[in-house]
Amino acid sequence: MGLPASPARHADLSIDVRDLSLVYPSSDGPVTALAHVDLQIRRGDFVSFIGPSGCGKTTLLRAIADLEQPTSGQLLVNGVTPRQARLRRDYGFVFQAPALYPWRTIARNVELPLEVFGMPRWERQQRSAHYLAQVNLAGFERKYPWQLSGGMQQRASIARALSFEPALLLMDEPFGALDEIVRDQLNEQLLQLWRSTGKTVVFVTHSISEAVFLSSRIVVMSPRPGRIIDVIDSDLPRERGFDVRETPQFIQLAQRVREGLRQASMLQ
Ligand SMILES: Nc1ncnc2c1ncn2[C@@H]1O[C@H](COP(=O)(O)OP(=O)(O)OP(=O)(O)O)[C@@H](O)[C@H]1O
Repeated sequence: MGLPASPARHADLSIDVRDLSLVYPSSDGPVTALAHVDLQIRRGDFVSFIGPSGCGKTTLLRAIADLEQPTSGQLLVNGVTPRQARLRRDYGFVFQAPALYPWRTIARNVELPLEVFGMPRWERQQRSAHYLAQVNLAGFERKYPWQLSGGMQQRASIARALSFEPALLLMDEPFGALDEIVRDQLNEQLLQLWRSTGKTVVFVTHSISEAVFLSSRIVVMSPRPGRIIDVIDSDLPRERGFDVRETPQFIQLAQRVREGLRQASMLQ
């Protein structure tokens, strides 16, 4: 794949990864977590990374977030380096665990990044109320994290990532530790949020049905060394409910992902 043909096309890209490799030093010798990865993510896409444990999903997400440094290759986030994008606060990051401060109320946890940016108190409070309402946590502002369920805590951490209004949301298995019913609810809410805000979302998951239900593109990865083996564009309508899981298109997409994962496991 060549470089983008025109500046207009380049401007449509949220993330542009070219021939990216990342090698971790370790006591047992170097570990190639990513090898020659190429990936272009358009603005407004919902992209999932799926693959067996150790295929480099988290490493790729962390490289995009400037939390890991590539060994070689090129990586642009909104047209600038990951470091510049981080300094510009171009993205919010949601980790697997909610990582809320237990001594702060939910509202004050959401306000934390805004405090760091020096935003006035009234505006912080307005923002946290708005984004807590968006994740259906209105009325819980004064509670402490330990007074909320795991799913509610994770929703609060999504509100925190949204509070400074990034165009890009990076999510590392955010619902992995939750039971299936809560996970289904959060999937529906996240999809609604994506549709209403037009944000670009990059989402790491182990679940085929979660990846197919949520995504406009699914990136299937394979380990040793970590690389992309399939990129699947979804033809499901943006407006979708859980009944979509019974449709032939959904089942076909899930089969293609499953086939990719089967190949990935044979390559191990
Ligand atoms: N800090 C590190 N130092 C050395 N090796 C690492 C480090 N972090 C990750 N690795 C290795 O890099 C490879 C990719 O790891 P990564 O966590 O990105 O995979 P993953 O696909 O996200 O896995 P999982 O699904 O289990 O979370 C693995 O072989 C892992 O052991």
